Amino acid sequence: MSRLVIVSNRVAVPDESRPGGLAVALQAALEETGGLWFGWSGRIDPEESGRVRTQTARGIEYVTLDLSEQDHAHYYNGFANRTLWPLLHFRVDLVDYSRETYAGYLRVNQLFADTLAPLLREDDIVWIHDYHLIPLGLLLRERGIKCKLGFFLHVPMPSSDLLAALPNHARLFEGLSSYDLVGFQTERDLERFQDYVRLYGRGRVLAYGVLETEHSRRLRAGAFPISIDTARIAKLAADAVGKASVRRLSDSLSGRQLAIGVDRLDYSKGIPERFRAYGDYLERHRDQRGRLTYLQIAPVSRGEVVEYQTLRHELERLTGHINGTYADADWTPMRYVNRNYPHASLSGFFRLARVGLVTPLRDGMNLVAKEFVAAQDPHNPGVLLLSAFAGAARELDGALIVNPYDTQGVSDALATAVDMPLAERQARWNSMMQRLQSHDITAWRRTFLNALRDSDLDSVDSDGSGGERRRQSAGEVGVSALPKRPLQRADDPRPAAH
Ligand SMILES: O=P(O)(O)OC[C@H]1O[C@H](O[C@H]2O[C@H](CO)[C@@H](O)[C@H](O)[C@H]2O)[C@H](O)[C@@H](O)[C@@H]1O
Ligand SMILES: O=c1ccn([C@@H]2O[C@H](COP(=O)(O)OP(=O)(O)O)[C@@H](O)[C@H]2O)c(=O)[nH]1
Repeated sequence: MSRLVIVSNRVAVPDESRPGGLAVALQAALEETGGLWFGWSGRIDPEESGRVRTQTARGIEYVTLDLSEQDHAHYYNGFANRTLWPLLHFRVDLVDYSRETYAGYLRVNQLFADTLAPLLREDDIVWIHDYHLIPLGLLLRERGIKCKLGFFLHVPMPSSDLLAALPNHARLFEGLSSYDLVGFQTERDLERFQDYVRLYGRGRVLAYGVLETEHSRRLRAGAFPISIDTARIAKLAADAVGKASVRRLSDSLSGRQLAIGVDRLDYSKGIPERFRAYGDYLERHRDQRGRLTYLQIAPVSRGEVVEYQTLRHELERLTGHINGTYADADWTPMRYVNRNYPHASLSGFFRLARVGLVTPLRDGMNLVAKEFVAAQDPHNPGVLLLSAFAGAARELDGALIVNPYDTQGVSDALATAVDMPLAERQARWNSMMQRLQSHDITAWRRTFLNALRDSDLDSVDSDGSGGERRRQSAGEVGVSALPKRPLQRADDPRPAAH
C-alpha cells in the first residue's frame, strides 16, 4: 500500500498542544493510517532556516524544519498571515502586501520542496495543506516528483474579484494546477474557485469540478468538508463529568446556565461582535439577566501580528465594559480566558454548556462547532448558535443560524436558546449528531484520498464528458479573454503581468 505523506505548516509534534483545527484533524487522520508528517517545527532558529528534526511516535514519522527569524517573519507572520489570511477571509481592508514578504513565502516553500523531495518515494500519496503552501506542488513537480499530489484549502475561497486584488494572484493560484486534486471545505468555496479560474485565471471549467488551465493542464477540484473524531469527543465529554476542572467550572456556576465560546484569538472569529451581542442581550433581555454566565476561551494566536494585538486590546476593553456595566456583587456576566485547554477539558466544558456560541465573520469550517455538538449529553443537549458564514453551517442544520453582523439578531437567538424546551433541543441535536456520526474525520480522509487516487483525468474529453459529475448542463462555462502567456516558474522573482 502506498505511504501517506502529509505536508502542512503546522505539525502537531508529540507532547505539544497548540490550538488549531488543522493540526487536530490531521493528527486524527494520520493516527489511523500511519505515514510521514512534514512541516515547520514551530521553532525559530536565531540564525538560519533548515535544521531538520525527526521523530517517530504511534506509527507516524515526523520530519520538521526550523525557520530563521527572518523567514518566520516574512513567510508566516508576513505573507501567510498578513496577506493571504485576511484576503481569503474576505478582509481586503486588512491585506498588507509587500514583495519582500512574498519573496520570503516563496523562499520557505522552496526550502520545503528541497528538503521533502529526496524523502519521497514513487508511489507515495502526498497531501499538502493550506494557504501557507500553495506553490509547493509546482516546486515539487519542478524537482521531478511524479507521484499523486493533492491539496486541501482549510480556509474559505473568497469571491474572485477579491482574489484579483492580490498582486501576483495569477502566478500564485496557477500553481494549483500542478496538483491532481484540489479540495475545498464547501461547495460554495469550489464554486468561487471555478469562477476565479474562468474569470481571472485564463482557464476553463470543463464540468463541475473538472478544470483546465490556460496551459491545458487539467485538474479536479471538489468539496470535502472536514470533520472531527466524533466518537472520541463524545466519549471524552461523557468521561469528563468527574474531571476536576469540569467539576470546578460546574460548581462555580452556582446553578446558572453556561454559554461558551472557544476560538483562537483571531479577527475572523467575530469575537468583538459576539461580545457586543452579549452586551445587547443583557440590556434587552432583562428578564434573563443573571440566569446565564458566558465563558469565552480565546488562546492567543499569531501574537506578533499587529492586527491580532489590536484585537486583544479591544477584547480586554469590551470585557471590562460589559462586566463593569452588568455585574452584581455575587455574579460576573462574562469570563474571558486567554489560556489553551486540552480536548479532555474542553469536551467537558461543552457538555456543561446550555449554549455554544460560534459566530465567525468567515470561517473555512470551524471544528469547535462540531465538537460542541458531539460533546452534548443526548438526554439534555445544549443549543448551538452558529454563524451563517462558517463552513460548518452548511451541515449543522439543527443550529440556530445567525448573522454575526446582526447584533440584535444574535442577542435574540441567545435568549431563544436559554429558554428552548428540551424536546426541541433534542430534535435539533439529533439531526446534527447523525450527520457528524456519518461524516467524521475518517470519512473526510477516505473521501479525499479515494478521490485523489482516482484523479486520473485521461478519460476526460475537452468538453468535460467522460463520466464526470456535472452541476451545470453546459460543458464549457467560459473562457477568459485575457491574452495567453507562458507558464512562469513558481519561484520566478519577476513581477507578474498584472
Ligand atoms: O497554525 P496557526 O497559525 O496557529 O492557526 C491555526 C490553524 O488555523 C486555521 O484553521 C483552519 O482549519 C480548520 C480545519 O480545517 C478549519 O476548521 C478552520 O475554519 C480554519 O480556520 C488555518 O487554516 C490552519 O492552517 C492553522 O493551522
Ligand atoms: O483552548 C483551546 C482552543 C481551541 N482548541 C482546539 O482548536 C481547534 C480549533 O479549530 P477550528 O476549526 O474551530 O478553528 P481554527 O483555530 O483552526 O481556525 C479545535 O479542535 C479546538 O478544540 C483547543 O484544543 N484548545
